[in-house]
Amino acid sequence: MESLAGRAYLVTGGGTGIGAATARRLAALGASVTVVGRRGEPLDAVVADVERQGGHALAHPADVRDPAAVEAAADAALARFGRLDGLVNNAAGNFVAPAERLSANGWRAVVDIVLNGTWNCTSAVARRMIEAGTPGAIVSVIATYAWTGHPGTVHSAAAKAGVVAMTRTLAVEWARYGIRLNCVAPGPTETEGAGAALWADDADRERVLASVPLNRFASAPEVGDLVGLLLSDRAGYVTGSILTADGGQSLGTQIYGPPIADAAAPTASAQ
Ligand SMILES: CCCCC/C=C/C(=O)SCCNC(=O)CCNC(=O)[C@H](O)C(C)(C)COP(=O)(O)OP(=O)(O)OC[C@H]1O[C@@H](n2cnc3c(N)ncnc32)[C@H](O)[C@@H]1OP(=O)(O)O
Ligand SMILES: NC(=O)C1=CN([C@@H]2O[C@H](COP(=O)(O)OP(=O)(O)OC[C@H]3O[C@@H](n4cnc5c(N)ncnc54)[C@H](OP(=O)(O)O)[C@@H]3O)[C@@H](O)[C@H]2O)C=CC1
Repeated sequence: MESLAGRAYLVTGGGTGIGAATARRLAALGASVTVVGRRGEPLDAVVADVERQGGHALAHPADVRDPAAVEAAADAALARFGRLDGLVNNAAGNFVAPAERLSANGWRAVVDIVLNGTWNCTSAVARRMIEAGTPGAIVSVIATYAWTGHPGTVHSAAAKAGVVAMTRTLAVEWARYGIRLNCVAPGPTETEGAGAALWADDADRERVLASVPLNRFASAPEVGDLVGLLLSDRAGYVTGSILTADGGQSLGTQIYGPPIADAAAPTASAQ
């Protein structure tokens, strides 16, 4: 199993869903974690949880859209743990809206969080790592619609595609500093945020499920495991890559096989 003992990471959106599961996973692997998000309460709950397990964590409320707030979060992480070995860009905003009815402000809100927020955090953390001469890794949580597209979420799809381009560009540019950058692209994952934003009723849930060949949602901890793997030295030769964990969803619909949501089909388990 990979170890992150003695390392320190910043995790955005670390108070809920995939971010909270990732923070717990990194702490379980021995890392210190600074969790960032707008609301203090969920961050405090994750810190309490990590500390109960004997780990080290810090809550730092900040909006990733605000470069000064992000700089302060990176400074707080360094001051508390004495080092920064990387970052998980997980914070996101999303909602379903037909593109022709999406307001300028709605576009801006999502693109600012997902693309500009990712840049603000990547830049703040990487500059400190470069200055300290610390190699490390950055993982951004994206979505497969960064390359497939996805009607109804043009803001998020465009922003996640920008994160992929940022990742690939910086993977080459910062390789000389020993900084690796990769993405994880989860498929539909059972979280409160995504449930509220994307599959609020049973019919939508069923439609999403029917699009996944493995016929289940991902769990937040199994996505967190993959983030931990990409941060670890086991992935030391992996950079500029996307690790897709979507139950086969992005491979598209089949024409000749049985329906994916066939009631007789066994449901794949999470293990
Ligand atoms: C199929 C599987 C693949 C799934 C891949 C990806 C999944 C995810 O990304 S899940 C993550 C879901 N989590 C969240 O979205 C949590 C955080 N969300 C938010 O903070 C809000 O939803 C936010 C994105 C809207 C941002 O909040 P805030 O900055 O406070 O923005 P406002 O509430 O002021 O709204 C700004 C702007 O956006 C318009 N808007 C908001 N919701 C909707 C909506 N449902 N439909 C249409 N428009 C919406 C809002 O009206 C504002 O615009 P104006 O009215 O023009 O000012
Ligand atoms: N769940 C899914 O099906 C999928 C999710 N993803 C991606 O996984 C990641 C996590 O999503 P998920 O866990 O499902 O959803 P959540 O809604 O639980 O996570 C989003 C997190 O981002 C934080 N956040 C939102 N806006 C900001 C901001 N401006 N500044 C700082 N933090 C912010 C939220 O905290 P707060 O509101 O307190 O700021 C929250 O903790 C996202 O990048 C998402 O796009 C990708 C594919 C599928």
